[in-house]
Amino acid sequence: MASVTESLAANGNGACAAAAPLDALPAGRDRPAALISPSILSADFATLADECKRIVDLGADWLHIDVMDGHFVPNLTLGAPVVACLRKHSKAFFDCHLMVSDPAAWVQDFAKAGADMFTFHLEAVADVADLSASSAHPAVADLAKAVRAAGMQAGVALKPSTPAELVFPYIEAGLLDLVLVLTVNPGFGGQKFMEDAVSKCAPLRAKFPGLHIEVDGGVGPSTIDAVAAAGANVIVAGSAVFGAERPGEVIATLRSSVERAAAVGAVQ
Ligand SMILES: O=C(CO)[C@@H](O)[C@H](O)COP(=O)(O)O
Ligand SMILES: [Co+2]
Repeated sequence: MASVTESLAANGNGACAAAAPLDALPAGRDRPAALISPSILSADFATLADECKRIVDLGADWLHIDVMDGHFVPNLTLGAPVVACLRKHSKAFFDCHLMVSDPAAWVQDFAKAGADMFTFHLEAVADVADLSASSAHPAVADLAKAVRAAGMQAGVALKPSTPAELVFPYIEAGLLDLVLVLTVNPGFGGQKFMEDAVSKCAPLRAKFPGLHIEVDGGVGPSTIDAVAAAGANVIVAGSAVFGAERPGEVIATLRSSVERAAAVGAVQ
């Protein structure tokens, strides 16, 4: 297989590179390439740099880094200093998922630390009751712009209970590179996949063919086909990858399911 650097270059997703414009995808492809982003939350934190290298060598495209502040979610993980340390040991694409109450406060620190994707929760920036499918909330739009201005790609994450339509205005305005659809309530690895939540990928894929749609939570060989059929192309898997006897085989299984669904063009 291609080296990570080659894969990232081929996918237009090298460190701090701007995402391909949504209208500039190669003809004949209706969605971006499959990208497998193992969550290092399930890795051995005592040997994190080695774990990152091992999983990239086994075929991971991105590394998913779950940042939890003990406030937005009832768990505490790691912050920008750890990302900066990992950056010294890895050229991989750092896909940072900020489960924090005040994501705007961390933009500069994560940019300096070497984060590539900065995905913040819509629910952390505005009250969901104040959001609409037809107009952008200034705080969300401003944060997405600040993330890009800091040199990172911008993503928005949705809890299982948050409707997909609330993110449409920011995609339509060209402010987002990725939407993360959570299929567990945020806070912990190893939870059960919520099948109902994955259905929100279909309207996103139908309306935005070139968007990175990431699914996160309870994804593994037994749930990937539903995720792929719904139209996701970026797959997060923590316990299924790091807990496996042969993580490389799990990564390959996840990728082939997404590629099969993309070839069929199915969105369910
Ligand atoms: O963001 C989260 C949970 O809040 C995820 O990234 C999980 O860490 C994924 O772990 P698994 O469900 O795949 O074990
Ligand atoms: Co995550």
